Amino acid sequence: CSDDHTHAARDGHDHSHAKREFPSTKLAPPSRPLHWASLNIIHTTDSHGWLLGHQKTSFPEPNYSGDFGDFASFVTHMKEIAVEKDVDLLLVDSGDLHDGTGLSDGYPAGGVDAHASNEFFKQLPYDLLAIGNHELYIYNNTLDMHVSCKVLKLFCLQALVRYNNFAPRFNGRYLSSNVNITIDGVSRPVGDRFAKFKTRKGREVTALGVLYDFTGNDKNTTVQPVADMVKEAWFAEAIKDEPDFFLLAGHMPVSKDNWPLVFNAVRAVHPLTPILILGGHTHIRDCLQLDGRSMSLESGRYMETVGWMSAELPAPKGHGSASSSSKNITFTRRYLDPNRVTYEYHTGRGNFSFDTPWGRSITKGLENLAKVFDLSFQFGTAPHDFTINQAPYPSNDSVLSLMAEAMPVAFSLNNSRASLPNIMITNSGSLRFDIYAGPFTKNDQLTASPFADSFLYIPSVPFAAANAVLPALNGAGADERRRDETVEAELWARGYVGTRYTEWLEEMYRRDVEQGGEARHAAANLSLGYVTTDACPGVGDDTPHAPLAFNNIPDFIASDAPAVADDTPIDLVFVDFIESQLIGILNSVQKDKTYTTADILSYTDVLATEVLGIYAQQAWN
Ligand SMILES: Nc1ccn([C@@H]2O[C@H](COP(=O)(O)O)[C@@H](O)[C@H]2O)c(=O)n1
Repeated sequence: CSDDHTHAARDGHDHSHAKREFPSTKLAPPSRPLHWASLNIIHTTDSHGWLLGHQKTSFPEPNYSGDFGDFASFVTHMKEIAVEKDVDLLLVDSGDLHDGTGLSDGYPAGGVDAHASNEFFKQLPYDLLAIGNHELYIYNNTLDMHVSCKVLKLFCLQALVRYNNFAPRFNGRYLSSNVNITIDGVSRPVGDRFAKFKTRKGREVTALGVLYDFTGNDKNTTVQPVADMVKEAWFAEAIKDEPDFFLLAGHMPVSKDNWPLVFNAVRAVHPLTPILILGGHTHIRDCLQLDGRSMSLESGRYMETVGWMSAELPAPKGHGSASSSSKNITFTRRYLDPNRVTYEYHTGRGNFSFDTPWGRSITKGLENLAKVFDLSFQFGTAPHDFTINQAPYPSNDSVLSLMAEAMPVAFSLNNSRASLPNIMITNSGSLRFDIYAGPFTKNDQLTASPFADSFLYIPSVPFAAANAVLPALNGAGADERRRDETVEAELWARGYVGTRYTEWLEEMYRRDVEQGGEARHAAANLSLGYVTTDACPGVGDDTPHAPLAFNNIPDFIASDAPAVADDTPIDLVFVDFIESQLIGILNSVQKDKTYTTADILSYTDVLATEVLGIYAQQAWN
């Protein structure tokens, strides 16, 4: 029933779901069926707590409206199809489960970030998972992901009750090849370093879970540089025997990063063994092939993409295969929009036959969690959409401008310093999602600004110096040059990854404009969404779209500067996440004083997560 495939509403059997039966918006179905091969992979990455799907009705949001219950039903049906076709199907995740929505970050005081939302992740039959940098910003979050009783022994009982929850569920398949946690003075992998297992069809797999060279991790966690990891004895031992294929999952972008180090280390020992790489971190859809017997796939962010990879691998060793073949392997990849229309199309199901009891129970559980966390609490009504990249900055429609306006309002509450002149600076990367017109809820607040960062200040900074900090941070000095490469590399290592994502958005928009976009979209009836060009052959995006408008944004933003003389002492207020860069920059824009951390004080108890809500209560009611 074709109509059954073009609406994302549910069948309505369970009326308690009615509120969530969004969107009534019509969604275009995928352009063509997936290509199945002897080995197939469903890939998620950078989900950041987006397990209830995207709930707004303006495009592109409906494209991503499937929730994790829908995804669970999809996985169940796809596993059944794999059995019918008698092929392998693996489910892989590349990390960053924390920081992003009310489900992950809206927990009550005393809780652990993403602990509750990860309970749902644990219900999915993942074959392999890798740790992300967002699992490492806060020690307790890392601990919450930690390793099994096999390793912990004495700590185990306490850990089982309090923390020991994530890695053990996946029984050796939650990998942190180069990431350790220190407990009671002992440093040990957060998950496991590597895994060896057999697929349903008997293929032998050697798997790794690698994190890029991240340096913003909390104390008592360590990230070993990838270049050092590949020199480790355990690494050599792990890759020594030839499997049917290597499965390299990791929170590391497939382009312009260190996958070649891992790939080359494996290739040095196994010149022909298939290598399948599932990356993440830059939030983009991307694919490349490091050689003809390998493919690397990255599957976006925020459950806006479910990745698909297929590889026509020979039969498992010992089944008469020619595993030493040097011919290129036939690979395909596809970027799926996670919604019920997509899921039903690829599983051959309709609204009446798609939901599994298990999928429904996950949806119900997520909705209950949203209630427990009071995520629909309304701070006010957003008068119009505020976007990160669709609107210019500064402008009335920019989330960044909104934050710059909201900080002074939110921080003036019960603050004796509020009457003194100030400049307030934050990183634009802390703003993670657009705000849509209509009710502005606790969930919307946390999707827009999910990091519980605090605000600090340095008192009595001469205005001229304080006012020079923002342009210097943004690298737009007198000569208009970008920041030098050292600063850029440091920012990248600390997790400033926004540039790659915005470059990707910019490129798809620019390409489209060059091709005379608008008329084409109208003729093809395209809705807004991602338009991917990558380095792999064949069709990438599962559903064709027209790209969103794009505007460049700075890496750092600030409240309006006060109208005071250059030598007026003012408060230089800034988010704690940028403390080290800010001090460095402040010392570079003036030489009268060398500022140190001793000059820094706490400015307010209001956290970055709370700013927009406080503002909305005052300005949008
Ligand atoms: N406490 C924090 C932690 C991170 N950020 C921002 O997140 C960005 C990294 O996130 P990815 O999902 O891309 O790994 C980083 O650019 C920071 O801007 C933050 O603001 N506060």
